[in-house]
Amino acid sequence: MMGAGKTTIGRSLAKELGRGFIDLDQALEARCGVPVTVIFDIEGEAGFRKRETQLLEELSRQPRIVLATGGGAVLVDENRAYLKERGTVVYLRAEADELYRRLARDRQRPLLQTADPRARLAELLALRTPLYEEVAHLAFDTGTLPVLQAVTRLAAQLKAYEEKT
Ligand SMILES: Nc1ncnc2c1ncn2[C@@H]1O[C@H](COP(=O)(O)OP(=O)(O)OP(=O)(O)O)[C@@H](O)[C@H]1O
Ligand SMILES: O=C(O)C1=C[C@@H](O)[C@@H](O)[C@H](O)C1
Ligand SMILES: [Mg+2]
Repeated sequence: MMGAGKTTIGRSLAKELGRGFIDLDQALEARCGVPVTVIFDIEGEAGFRKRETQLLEELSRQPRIVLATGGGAVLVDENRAYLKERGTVVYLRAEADELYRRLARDRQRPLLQTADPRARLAELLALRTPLYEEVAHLAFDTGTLPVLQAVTRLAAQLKAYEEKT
């Protein structure tokens, strides 16, 4: 979900694991030459989702990377299939109030540019939770831990999971 820490934890996790890091939103911005907010303004959410799926299909083929998706990538069936088949998917869990605290001053999330972003976050989280749970191989609570501790713990859980499978 937006604000769960995919970009922040993902980048640090990649370092810890000695893997490359790709952030899908940032890769899309680099490819299009404009921020995500501008893609939403010009093409709407539907246009953004099409571009997101095309790039996810391409980038999820890369071996030995940590890939941070955008929070809404799970909405598209095709995306969930790419993620589930091509990698180990981690669902970074956080409560709606915590997500709001992290994002309250952020203007980079077009879906939260509403009169009541707190309610919008809670609504999106409720709609998406079943999809996050469906696609994930592992769920990880980000609630109280500082980022570096979260990364150490998550790296250990991933290692245990990958050894088991
Ligand atoms: N575990 C954490 N504890 C506290 N703050 C965090 C944590 N993870 C991320 N943050 C903060 O929350 C904000 C959003 O984090 P981040 O950009 O990594 O979220 P994201 O999951 O990538 O969101 P999006 O789906 O919109 O790309 C940042 O300011 C980041 O520093
Ligand atoms: O949760 C979402 O739908 C989004 C999250 C961001 O990562 C961006 O991909 C975009 O702002 C949409
Ligand atoms: Mg991100």
